[in-house]
This record gives sequence, C-alpha cells and structure tokens, in this order.
Amino acid sequence: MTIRVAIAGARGKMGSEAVKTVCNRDGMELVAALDYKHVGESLAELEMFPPNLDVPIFTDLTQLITETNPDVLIDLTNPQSVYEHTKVAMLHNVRTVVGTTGFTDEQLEELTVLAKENKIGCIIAPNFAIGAILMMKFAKEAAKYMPNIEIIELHHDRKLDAPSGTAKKTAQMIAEVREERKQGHEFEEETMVGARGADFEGMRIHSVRLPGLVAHQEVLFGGDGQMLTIRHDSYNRESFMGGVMFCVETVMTLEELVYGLENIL
Ligand SMILES: NC(=O)C1=CN([C@@H]2O[C@H](COP(=O)(O)OP(=O)(O)OC[C@H]3O[C@@H](n4cnc5c(N)ncnc54)[C@H](OP(=O)(O)O)[C@@H]3O)[C@@H](O)[C@H]2O)C=CC1
Ligand SMILES: O=C(O)C1=N[C@H](C(=O)O)C[C@H](O)C1
Repeated sequence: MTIRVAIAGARGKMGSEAVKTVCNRDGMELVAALDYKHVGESLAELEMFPPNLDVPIFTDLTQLITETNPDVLIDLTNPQSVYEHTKVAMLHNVRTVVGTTGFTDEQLEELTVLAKENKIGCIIAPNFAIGAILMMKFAKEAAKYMPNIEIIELHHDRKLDAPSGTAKKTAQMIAEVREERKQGHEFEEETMVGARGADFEGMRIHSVRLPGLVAHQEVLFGGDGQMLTIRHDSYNRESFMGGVMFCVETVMTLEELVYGLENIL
C-alpha cells in the first residue's frame, strides 16, 4: 500500500527536506502541500524544487483533504498554525505527524482527547532525531541519581519558540523521576532579568540563539566535585528525516495521539 502524504510548511527548512525525503521514499507518495499564502499552483513552480515536481499547493486544509485524500499530514509550520491544522486533519479522519513545536499543555490535552474520540492516529514529536531521543532518555536516567540539573538548548537565530520543544520535553521526562526541588540556595537573586533562565520545577532552562547553529542541547548534572554532561547535536535537517519517515509509517497503525518518539521506539 502506498501512503499518501501531504506536507504543511513545504517551503520551510524542515518542510523542503521532508518533500525531498517523501519523494524518494518507496511506499510513499507526496500528494499535496499546504501553504498559508498563494505561492503558486504546484511545487514545480517554486525555484527551490525540481521543475517536474507536480504536486498541488493548497491554502485551505479542508479543500486539500477533499481534493487529494491524503492518509497522513506532516506539519512543519509554526506554533500559531499547528494546533488548527492538527485539529482539522483529525476531524477529517487524516492522521498527523507533527514536528512543529510550541504547543501549550492545554492544546496537547485537547488533541489527545480528540484523537481518542475519533480513533485517529497522531504523533507529536518535539524531536525526530534518534540521538536527541537517546539524549532525553539518558538524561531521565541520570536525573534519578543527580537531580541538580540545568538544560542548555542552542538553536539557529530564526527559531520562533523558546525554550525549544526538545528542552521542554526533556524537562517533562526528567520530572517523571525527579521530585520538584529548588536548586542553588535561598539567597540567590537575579540582578538582570532572565540571567538564571526559565524555571521548570526548579530545573533551569537556557535558550541560546545564534546564526550558524542548527539544533543542539546539553543537559548538565552537577554533583559534589563532579559534573555529567549529556549533549546532542543536529548538524543538518537530514538528521530528523529518519524519524519523520518512521512516524509516517507508524502513525498508520495508531488510533490515538502519541507525544514523543520515545514512546513508540
Ligand atoms: N520535531 C523536530 O525534530 C523538529 C521540529 N522543528 C520545528 O518545525 C517547525 C518548522 O521549522 P523550520 O522548518 O525550521 O521553520 P521554517 O520557518 O523554515 O518553516 C516553516 C514554514 O511554514 C510556513 N508556514 C507558516 N505558517 C503556515 C501555515 N499556516 N500553513 C502552511 N505553511 C505555513 C512558513 O512560511 P513563511 O516562511 O512564508 O512564513 C515556512 O515556509 C518549527 O516549529 C520547529 O521548531 C524543526 C526541526 C526539527
Ligand atoms: O526549530 C528548530 O530548528 C528545532 N525545533 C525543535 C525543538 O524546538 O526542539 C527540534 C529541534 O531542536 C530543531
């Protein structure tokens, strides 16, 4: 069976890589792209894609679904659009693989309920790179023994959300095994706002944004006279594509929402 795939955000850094990957993948067909503005009738008209890539572009998701009948929508857009896309797709019985970050906890909760009610598969993966999943899993394990933790995530300077979805997910996974605790000492004071980063149950999260970076994260564990560092680096967007393909294939077998690749690997 060929999986019919649509991509929202196809012109973007991740979306364009996903277009390439889906087109080269046996057992998948790219049937449509979703954009929020009219950039042409077909991907073939865009300079960044080969002139024979005759894949229609839609600005309306419902119309895209009605006319091209995709099995899976991959969303690689932005925090403002992703919730609505995922919801509309689910309500039209289209499975979703979501890489876009920046969901609120309430949105995640609502989509979880909606997926269950409609018995429709959805995977929301804050990070598709296998190395990043392992970094999060190892960090969760280390936190059982070393609960004083600071997370430093480093990304390119076009990123919209901070902290990154990966940093948030890392903190959530660690929180499953670490009791909330204040780190440092009670007299600590910020003399410049933000100096100590964001506070997640006492762990601190720091977001670095610089040109030249792609996606990187360090989790630092401090102990008496020692420090453990767990680090992952994505040097390009190909690093995410194995995970995207795995999710497209896996979501076809699901009837619920899964948040995080670590739950299905
Ligand atoms: N889960 C993972 O492993 C990864 C997740 N990400 C996440 O994926 C998302 C995309 O990242 P990235 O590719 O770097 O970002 P880009 O800004 O490069 O790409 C986003 C694309 O989506 C388009 N877009 C915006 N709104 C809509 C909409 N409503 N419908 C259709 N297209 C839309 C943008 O158009 P325009 O530019 O014209 O506004 C742009 O082309 C981010 O949330 C990022 O955090 C990134 C890397 C890995
Ligand atoms: O915006 C990005 O680039 C990335 N976003 C995801 C996140 O917020 O964690 C995944 C990866 O870090 C790249």
